[in-house]
Amino acid sequence: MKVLVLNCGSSSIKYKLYEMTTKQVLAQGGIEKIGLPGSFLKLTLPNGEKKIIEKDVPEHTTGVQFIFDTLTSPEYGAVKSLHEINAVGHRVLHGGTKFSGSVLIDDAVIAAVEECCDLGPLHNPANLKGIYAVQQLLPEVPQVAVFDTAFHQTMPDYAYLYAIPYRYFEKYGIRRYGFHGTSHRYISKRVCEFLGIPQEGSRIITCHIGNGGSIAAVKDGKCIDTSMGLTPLEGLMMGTRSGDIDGGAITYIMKKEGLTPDEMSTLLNKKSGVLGMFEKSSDMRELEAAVQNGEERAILTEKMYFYRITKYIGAYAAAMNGVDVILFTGGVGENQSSARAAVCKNLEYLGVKIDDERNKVRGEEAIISTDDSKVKVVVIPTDEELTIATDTMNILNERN
Ligand SMILES: Nc1ncnc2c1ncn2[C@@H]1O[C@H](COP(=O)(O)OP(=O)(O)O)[C@@H](O)[C@H]1O
Ligand SMILES: CC(=O)OP(=O)(O)O
Ligand SMILES: [Mg+2]
Repeated sequence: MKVLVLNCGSSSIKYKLYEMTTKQVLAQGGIEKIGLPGSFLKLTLPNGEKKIIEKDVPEHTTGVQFIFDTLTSPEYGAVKSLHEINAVGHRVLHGGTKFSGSVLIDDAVIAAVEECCDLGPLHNPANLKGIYAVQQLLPEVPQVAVFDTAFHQTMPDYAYLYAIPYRYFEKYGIRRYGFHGTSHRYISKRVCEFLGIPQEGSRIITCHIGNGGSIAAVKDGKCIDTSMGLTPLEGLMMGTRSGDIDGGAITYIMKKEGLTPDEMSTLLNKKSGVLGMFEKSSDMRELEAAVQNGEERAILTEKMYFYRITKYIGAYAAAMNGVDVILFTGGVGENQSSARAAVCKNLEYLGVKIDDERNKVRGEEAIISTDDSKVKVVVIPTDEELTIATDTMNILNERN
């Protein structure tokens, strides 16, 4: 069975085509700058080489068509005909409270995803555009939606509610939902297989630290708390997002600078975090290089970034009355050993001991704590796309 995974963002579409019997990636790439000047498709060839094809991509249907053309092109094609694709799985950001698992897309699901557009205004409309584009171009092919919010639906009410007038929860669904759920679900299960422990009875803190970042407390295989909230803005300091901030600071800045809600949202989502503090870049590799150069602002930025992660780990250890496993994933979590070491430095009181030699690992499954560490600290590379493809295959198999 061949499954195409699409992750449609507001100005990008990432894709991966899998042969599910072997879990082999047949093709992968992404379009960037949709609707902007200079749009292009970047694909990774089977030998790892990257290729850029420039093309004007004004909107998502053209983008999906461009991906289909590339998948079947004589030069870079992975399939002879699009009919070889058995199903398409989509990453959908916000499923509200309607979805606690992945679903086959039909009109009712589309209507429910549309209803969640208010809650995920930056992502859900783009996710829907991707679904419509496939409906239009490959009408016979079944599509599956895999929600970022689904895994977090097991959070108890006292963890997901905000302490604002209750009627806003009832009227607008204002509550914490959590994101990166596909990643937290995959890594929290995978780490138990890797360590040979049952999910039942385990207390795991999963740290997904990429450009966007979130942490989850996973007890008995179920999420009981996570750092992102109504939108993917709450919680950790991220590449361009502020993470936790006093609501009072938000209203103060809006008044002082005369900002509209949309302008304030852009400031907090796109101009804050590492970018806002460091100013030169939102990328952790560039921040790390500047730290190595001794740049003061970079050093401060990095301290803030690591400190927030440590604080959340402490909070979630308290939420679960202890922790057995701390897990790092995402671009930073998988690759940056200095980040893992810094975050764990103040966790000695929990019995965390990092083995510096083991911590040199990059992008592969490994235990990085010492043998006598009370808490196992582990790196597990996440694979959101393969998880989406697997859900898609399972749903199709159930249907047949
Ligand atoms: N080898 C590396 N060392 C340190 N940081 C890295 C490395 N590779 C990627 N990163 C960082 O990971 C982040 C991107 O993570 P990723 O999980 O790909 O993000 P997203 O999926 O949210 O776009 C960037 O800040 C990048 O600098
Ligand atoms: C929810 C979120 O932050 O997603 P990403 O990491 O892909 O930006
Ligand atoms: Mg990501």
